Amino acid sequence: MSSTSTWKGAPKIWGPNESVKMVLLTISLTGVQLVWGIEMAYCAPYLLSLGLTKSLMSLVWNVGPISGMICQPIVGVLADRSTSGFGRRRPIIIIGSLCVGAALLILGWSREIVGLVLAEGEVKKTCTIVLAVGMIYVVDFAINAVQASCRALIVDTLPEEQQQKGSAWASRMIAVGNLGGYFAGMIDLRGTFGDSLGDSQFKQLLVIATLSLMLCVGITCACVSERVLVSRKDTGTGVVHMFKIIWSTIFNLPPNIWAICKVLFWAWVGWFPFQVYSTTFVGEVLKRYDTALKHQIANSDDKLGDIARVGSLALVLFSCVSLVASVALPWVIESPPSDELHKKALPKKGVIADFLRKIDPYKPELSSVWIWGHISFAALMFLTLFAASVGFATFLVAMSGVAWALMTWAPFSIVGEEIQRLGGPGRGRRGSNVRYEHLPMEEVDHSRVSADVSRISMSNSVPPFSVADLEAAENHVSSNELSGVYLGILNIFACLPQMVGSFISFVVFSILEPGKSPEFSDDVDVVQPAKGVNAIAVCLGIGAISTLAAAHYTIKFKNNYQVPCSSANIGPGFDVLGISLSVWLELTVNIDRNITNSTYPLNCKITYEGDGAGKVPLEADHNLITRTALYVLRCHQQRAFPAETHVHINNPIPLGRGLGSSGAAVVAGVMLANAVGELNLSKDRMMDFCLMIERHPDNVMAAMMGGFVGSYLRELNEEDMARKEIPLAEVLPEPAGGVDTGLEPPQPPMGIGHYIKYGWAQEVKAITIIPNFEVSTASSRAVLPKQYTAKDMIFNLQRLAVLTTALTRSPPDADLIYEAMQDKVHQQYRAGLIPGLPEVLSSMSPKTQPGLLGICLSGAGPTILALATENHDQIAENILAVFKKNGITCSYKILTPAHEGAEIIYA
Ligand SMILES: Nc1ncnc2c1ncn2[C@@H]1O[C@H](COP(=O)(O)OP(=O)(O)OP(=O)(O)O)[C@@H](O)[C@H]1O
Ligand SMILES: N[C@@H](CCO)C(=O)O
Repeated sequence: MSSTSTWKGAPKIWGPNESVKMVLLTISLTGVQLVWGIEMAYCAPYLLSLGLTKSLMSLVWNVGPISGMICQPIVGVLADRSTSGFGRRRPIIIIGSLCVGAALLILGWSREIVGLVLAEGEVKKTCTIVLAVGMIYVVDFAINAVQASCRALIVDTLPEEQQQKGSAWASRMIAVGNLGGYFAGMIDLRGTFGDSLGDSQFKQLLVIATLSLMLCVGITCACVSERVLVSRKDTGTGVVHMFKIIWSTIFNLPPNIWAICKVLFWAWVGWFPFQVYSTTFVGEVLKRYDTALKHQIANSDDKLGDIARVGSLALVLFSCVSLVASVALPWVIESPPSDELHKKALPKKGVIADFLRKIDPYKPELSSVWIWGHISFAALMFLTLFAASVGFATFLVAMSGVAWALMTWAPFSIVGEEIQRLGGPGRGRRGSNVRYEHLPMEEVDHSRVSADVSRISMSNSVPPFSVADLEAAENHVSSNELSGVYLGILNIFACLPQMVGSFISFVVFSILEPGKSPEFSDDVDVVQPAKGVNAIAVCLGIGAISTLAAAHYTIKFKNNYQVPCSSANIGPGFDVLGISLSVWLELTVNIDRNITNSTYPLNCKITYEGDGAGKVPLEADHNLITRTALYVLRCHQQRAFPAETHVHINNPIPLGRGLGSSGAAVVAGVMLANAVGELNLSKDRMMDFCLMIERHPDNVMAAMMGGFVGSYLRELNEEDMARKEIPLAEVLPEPAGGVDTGLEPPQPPMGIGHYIKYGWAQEVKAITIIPNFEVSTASSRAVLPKQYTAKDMIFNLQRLAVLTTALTRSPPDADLIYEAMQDKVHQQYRAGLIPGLPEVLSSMSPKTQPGLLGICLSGAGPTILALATENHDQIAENILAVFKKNGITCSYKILTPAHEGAEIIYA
């Protein structure tokens, strides 16, 4: 069994610019949605016309969710493991679409096909029904396979920072498909095409659905090329093995994907009644309460048709609203910090451009807006209980389109990003999978320069990864192999609740309207007022409660923050260079607003696990994280935490070892204040607060922004430097004035720190050798000289200039990097604090240690940072041996860059 999977090529999308590429990548979902829409809207009446009973119809209704639950994970696993030369997704998309097309045509012509072999009579009728139902099963299974693969293709093709945008485009394309389906149904097709596409409206609709699907998936498959899996890690075969994979993946889901599954489950229990009954609901309101319209319809020859049309209009409006929302929302929602292409795509001039620029600092994150999506949908569904006119009922249905746009966007975006992160090389729980190539730097977008000069260099610093355009972004390749099965499992959590929803509806209807079949009600006695409670509105209302549960779980996962550890200096870059690495400090924050009189000082309860447990203070005015948060809150006229705030800290970063534990704590503190104080600060502004506390920017900048970062710092004025509330220390000393410390602290100037993100050659990993003793940054800085010779400064500057680019080059030049990582500014002076340091540094070189690129003291020490492309364990063991000779025991970790920096996580 091979130990790793191997791949050939890189994903590519044809197209002149980013928007065209996104359309080409996601248009397949328009075709898929059109088929779903036409099937859902028109198959039921068709089957009833063939003579299928209403009770048997329920079996047909359930096939959609059942096939989704079964088919999508299986297709996901099969495709994930496929070594086809055409890629993992496209062969299934094409074969699946051909099956859908064939089944749709057989469905439409089932009477004629059966008629070829059977004469008129009961047997023919039964066989026709069996064939038609059978074809609906085929369509459902095959379209699920196509849908799953189209979704996975988006996840596989786009880098992490483009997932939000890709999913937004997918949401737009789905909305277009929805509208296309409704409009196709409204046009008199026979009047337009004659009988050339079939002798009934239904047949012609099926032909249109088939052709549209073929066209849409054809475009995507032709314009997107996938990278090819050559050989895979897991070589097991067979059906049992496949189910084992699904089973074990379900029970070992990454926490963030599991969190989304929970949200989806509750959200879909709420959306199911809407999907099935929204048109009927509008008709029901008409029959019950809308006297004026009811009397108009009473004189019509086609009462049932008129009621259906009123319901359909509501759904068309719903689709229009969802399309508008899916186009507009991405502009007013914060894009991932690393998605610099988004900034490039903003309009340059005009009212919209001005508006977007103004709201830029206040843009909410997608997950926050999704919470409001759940809540607004719940509110609309509760209001259905009070709907007494068709106009109001239509308004409620139509406005749900905004929440629907978020439902078809947010979960896929969040999961797509997570899958991409998980796929990073050598990753454990978290990480990006971006392959860093040396890419040309992007031009500064002067149109986005803010009025405040100090911010200019901040916002215009070279974008993360120097992504020049989407072609370059396409070089960021996921090495994750499980995207298909993850998305399949996600779909289980969208389908399972549909059955729960269907059962709830069954119970409600059995109690409130026994004996009726609401979805196919042919009670056209519209003049007779309907009695009793509106059962459909009750189902929608129950769904609303479930949607609130979805909001609760979305809020919950928004309350977790993670900040990576970092290694500063990287040899010659003293106080300048930093790289964030894959060990994360995590905060879980909960505010219990029921408690108004908290017994905890400053309303904050702190619990702690991990490195430093038992040692780190748990009082809000002593703990570095909460003291930092208090400083930020007090700058915003908030004296304490909201009552009562519970902050749980999980810190795996070793304290005082040179891995930026204090930098991570400061960043986490500022993020904490931003969240609990609802301050809406951008990352750039949060950085200003961090730099008021930790005055060397290398650790905090890397921890906040992620990746390999170079930074410089604007000097504070004399007055601010002297302020007691901001100790400007390496680590905050004991509070100067107890709980009142910093009651009116100085506001940080705008844009104190300026940074640039460099590339990082994909094959370079960081070996961190961590001695079992602490060296505080303060004491490690105390041994440094106050002045340096020009010779030593020039020595470092020369190497610094070479190192930042040398580390982006692939394959890395070990000789160049080794020499470029030498230093004369801090390491030699710190030798007295770290026994064995000179020997460790001088005994390791690429010549003696194959794979080693360079070695240095990490931050203020005592950890050693060794960069290497291979033999990581061996190099670590050799360094451990040198330390052991000097009486020091150490542990070691092999880490990779944490490119995203500080972020909210879903747990
Ligand atoms: N998660 C945390 N919660 C509370 N306090 C912390 C936390 N992490 C770090 N600290 C504080 O920061 C101190 C360590 O900071 P110090 O700057 O000396 O080392 P470091 O940040 O680990 O290393 P370096 O700055 O060299 O990378 C700890 O002793 C503790 O007081
Ligand atoms: N540049 C700082 C990093 C400390 O974390 C130093 O070396 O003192």
